[in-house]
Amino acid sequence: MTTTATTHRVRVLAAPGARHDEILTPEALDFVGRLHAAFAHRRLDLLKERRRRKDRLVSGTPLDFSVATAAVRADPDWRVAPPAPGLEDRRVEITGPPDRRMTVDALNSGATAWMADFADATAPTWNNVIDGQLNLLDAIERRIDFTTPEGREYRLGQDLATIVVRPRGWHLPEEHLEIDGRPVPASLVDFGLYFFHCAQRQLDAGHGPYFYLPKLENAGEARLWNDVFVLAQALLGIPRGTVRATVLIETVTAAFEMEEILHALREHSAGLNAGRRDYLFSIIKTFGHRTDFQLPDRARVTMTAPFLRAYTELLVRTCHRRGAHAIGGMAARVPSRDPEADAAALAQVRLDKEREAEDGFDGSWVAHPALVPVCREVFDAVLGDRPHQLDRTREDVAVTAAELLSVRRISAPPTAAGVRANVAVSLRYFEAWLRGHGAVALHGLMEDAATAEIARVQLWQWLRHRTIDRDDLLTVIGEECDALTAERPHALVAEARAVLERAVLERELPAFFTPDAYSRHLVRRAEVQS
Ligand SMILES: CC(=O)SCCNC(=O)CCNC(=O)[C@H](O)C(C)(C)COP(=O)(O)OP(=O)(O)OC[C@H]1O[C@@H](n2cnc3c(N)ncnc32)[C@H](O)[C@@H]1OP(=O)(O)O
Ligand SMILES: O=CC(=O)O
Ligand SMILES: [Mg+2]
Repeated sequence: MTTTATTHRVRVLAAPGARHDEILTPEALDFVGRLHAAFAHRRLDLLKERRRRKDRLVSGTPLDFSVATAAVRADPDWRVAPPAPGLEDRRVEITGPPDRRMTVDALNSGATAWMADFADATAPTWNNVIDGQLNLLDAIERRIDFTTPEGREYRLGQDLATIVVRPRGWHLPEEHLEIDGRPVPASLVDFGLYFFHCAQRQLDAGHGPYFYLPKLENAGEARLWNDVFVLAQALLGIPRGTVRATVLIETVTAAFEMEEILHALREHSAGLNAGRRDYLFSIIKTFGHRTDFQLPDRARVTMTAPFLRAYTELLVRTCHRRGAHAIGGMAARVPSRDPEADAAALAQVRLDKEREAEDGFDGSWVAHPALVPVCREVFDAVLGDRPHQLDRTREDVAVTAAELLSVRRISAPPTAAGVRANVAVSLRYFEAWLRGHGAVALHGLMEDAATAEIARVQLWQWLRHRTIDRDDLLTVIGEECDALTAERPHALVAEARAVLERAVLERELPAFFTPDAYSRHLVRRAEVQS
C-alpha cells in the first residue's frame, strides 16, 4: 500500500478498546485525515443545501424533475460500469450489523450478498464502530471463527456472501475522531477505515471494495461520493473503477434524480436499491408541513400504495435502462417462535418478493437468515439460471411527478391504536439503541433507525396538525414508559423518553433523531491517544 507521510493529524478521543490499535493505525488515520481534508467542507455545503431545499419546498416550490439535468435523462447512450465480480447475481441480500455472531451467520446464510450495516442497524457507539471494522477484517482474513462460553461454535463455511458495506450517512459526525478541533464525518470514517484495511484484501480474494450509500438527497451528494472513491483509489494505488456502490433511493428528492445519481457514479455504480423505510420517513419529513400528506397508521401503509408503486416502477425502469441492478427493499416481518405467526410472516415476505421479482427487480433484501430461502425461491422462479433481468427494460413504465407524490390518495387520520403503536415502537427502539442495539425484533417486525423514524415523525406530524392532542399524546407516552419499566425494571426508560420527546414535541422537526441522541448519549470521550 502506498501512502505518503502523515500530514493530517487525527486525534482519537476514546479509551482504547481491545485490538482497536489494529484498525486505528497511524496510516489508516492518516488516510481518513486525507479524505477529511479533501471533502469535509463540501459535505458541510451539501448539508446546508439540504436545509435550503427543504425551506424552498416548505415555502411552496413544487418538487419536480430538474430542467437543468434534462440532457442527462434524455441521452440514451450512457451506461453504468459492468457488474463487478461477486455482484453479478444479487438475487438475495441479507442485511445486518457487523457484530461478530451476525457477521458469521450472515456470511454463511446462503444469501448472495451481505450488507454489513454501520447505518440503520447499528447504534454508533465507538465500540460498535471499531469492532465492526475488526469483524470485517477478520472475516476477510478468515480468522473470525469462535466458540461461545456455552460451547456454541461459529465457523465460516466455504460459500460466503459477498460483503457490501454501508457507511453512515452524510448527516452524522464521528465525535471520537477529530481534526483541527472538528469531528470527522462519520461516512468518511466508516468508508475510510474499511477501504484502507480491506480494499486490497478484497481484490486479492477476487471481489472488491463494495458499498451501499444511504440517505442521499440529490446527485450532488452522489458526486461527492464518486470523488471520495476516486481519491481513495488513487491514494492506495487501487485501480480506478474498482469500487462499486449501490445507492439507496430512500429520500423523495433522490427519487426525482435517479438517473442523475447513476450518472454521477457511473464508473463506480452497482445500481439502486428501493430503501422503502427511509423513503416513507422522507415523504413525511419533507411534506410534514402539508395537511394533505398525512399517511395513515404505519401498519396500514403497504407497497401497493400508488405513490410507492410509482417509486419502485421508476427505479426498475431507470436502472435497467442504464445497465444497473435494481435491488428490492426490506420486508418488515421477521420469523417468530409462534408457528402460526411464523407462517404468516413467511407468506407476507413471499408476496412482497414475488411482486418485486415480477416488476423486474434483480434481487431483494431480507433481514434474517430464515428468510433467505423464500427470497431465493421467488427470484429463482423468475430468473432461473440468469444472474439478473437487466434485459427487462420496462419501456412500458412512465412515471410522472404527480404520481410519485400521490400520497393524498391513501391519506387518512390515525387510529388510537396507531398512535399507541408508534409511541411503543419508538420508545422501545430508542431504549435498545441507547444500549447499543441498532436493530431489534418487536412484535414480529424488524425495527431499526429507519422504521423508528417513521413512527416518531408521524407522531410529530399528527401533533403539528392537531390530528392528535398534545396532552393525550403525553398520557400515552407516560403509559408506555410505565409498561416498559414494569416489563424491564433496568431499562433506560427515562433516557429513551427524553429522546422520544425531543424528536416528537419540538415545533421545528429534527431532521433525524440520531445526531442529537448520539451526542448526548453515545459519545464517550476520553483522553487523547494520538
Ligand atoms: C430499513 C433498513 O434499513 S433494513 C436494513 C437495516 N436493518 C437490518 O439490517 C436488520 C437486520 N436484522 C437484524 O438485525 C435481526 O434479524 C433482528 C435484530 C431484527 C432480530 O435478531 P434476533 O432477535 O437475534 O433474531 P433471532 O433470535 O430470530 O435470530 C436467530 C439467529 O439468527 C441470527 N440472525 C438474525 N438476524 C440476522 C441477520 N440479519 N444477519 C445475520 N444473522 C442474523 C441471530 O444472530 C441468531 O443467531 P444465533 O442462533 O447464532 O444466535
Ligand atoms: O435502508 C433501507 C430502508 O428501507 O430505509
Ligand atoms: Mg434506510
